Amino acid sequence: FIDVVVGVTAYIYTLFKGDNLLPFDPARFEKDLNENLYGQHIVSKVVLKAVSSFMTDSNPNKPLVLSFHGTTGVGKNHVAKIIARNIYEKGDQSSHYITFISEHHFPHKDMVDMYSAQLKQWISGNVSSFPQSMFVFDEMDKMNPRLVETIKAFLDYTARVDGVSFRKAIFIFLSNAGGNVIANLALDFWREGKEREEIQMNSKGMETQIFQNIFNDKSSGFWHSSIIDHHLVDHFIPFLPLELKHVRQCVLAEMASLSITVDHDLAESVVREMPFFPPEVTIFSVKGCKSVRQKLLLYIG
Ligand SMILES: Nc1ncnc2c1ncn2[C@@H]1O[C@H](COP(=O)(O)OP(=O)(O)OP(=O)(O)O)[C@@H](O)[C@H]1O
Repeated sequence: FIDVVVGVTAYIYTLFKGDNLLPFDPARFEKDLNENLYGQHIVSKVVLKAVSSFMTDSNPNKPLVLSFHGTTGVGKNHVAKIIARNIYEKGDQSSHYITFISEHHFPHKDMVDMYSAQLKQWISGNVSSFPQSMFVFDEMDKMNPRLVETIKAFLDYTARVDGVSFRKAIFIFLSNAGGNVIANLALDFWREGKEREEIQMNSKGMETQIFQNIFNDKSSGFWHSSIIDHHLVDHFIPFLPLELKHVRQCVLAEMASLSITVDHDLAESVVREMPFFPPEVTIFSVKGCKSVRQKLLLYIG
């Protein structure tokens, strides 16, 4: 009954608030990624292809399931929002774009049964009223294995739970798992004098390395689950560590979004405040573009 109430409420909300799908335009999506995502050529390519083919398929056989991996501040949440603004009229403000953060939404181990029931109801209710709902699970590696199993029920090819079909839904998992493997690989390429753009999904067995790294992490709930065994994730997507020039682009983008006149000297000062690694050569940003906005605000405040 609660599912129906959630469903009907969401449907009425959609009708009145104009919270609907945008007509999907692969060219617009590509342009958005090219202009607003810095230094992530693998991500751009895989996400563009995966989301475009899914959104233009009138009858997908399973939900789209993507798993984003990388160290902090390299654009995982940012890409989820870019996807949302190309799918929904209201972008990441849409009621169909639903984010869960493990340690925020499911903090207590002894309440896992209740969380599991709520999560199930929440996903079913939303998808039954709006099949193209998008669910983003942040800190997926910190998720309780029981909750991962709950999510798993929705990802399968059978794609029907309690009479609701989930084939048009999108699930995105975000985690830092595998981030160090990816960062070390980028560092190896740099040390060998190779171009960043030469790094590909299969470079030095990257996908396998990420996979092993997250699979061997005994503390990670996600990777003990059968999501991996059942091949329910369509793509594991590596986010590379960002270089100084990418952080500079982030600062300039923040200036534009704050409507500040572009000031390259100021941008340089902000970039130089950020920590880089390895310490002797300062090539990659430790925190990606995270807290760039706050640093900029300190300068102009
Ligand atoms: N590759 C990028 N291109 C453009 N902007 C970026 C990129 N990476 C990060 N940013 C900017 O930095 C902010 C923080 O990044 P984001 O929240 O996406 O990081 P994250 O990878 O999800 O980090 P965490 O693992 O800590 O959650 C974004 O809102 C965006 O403005």
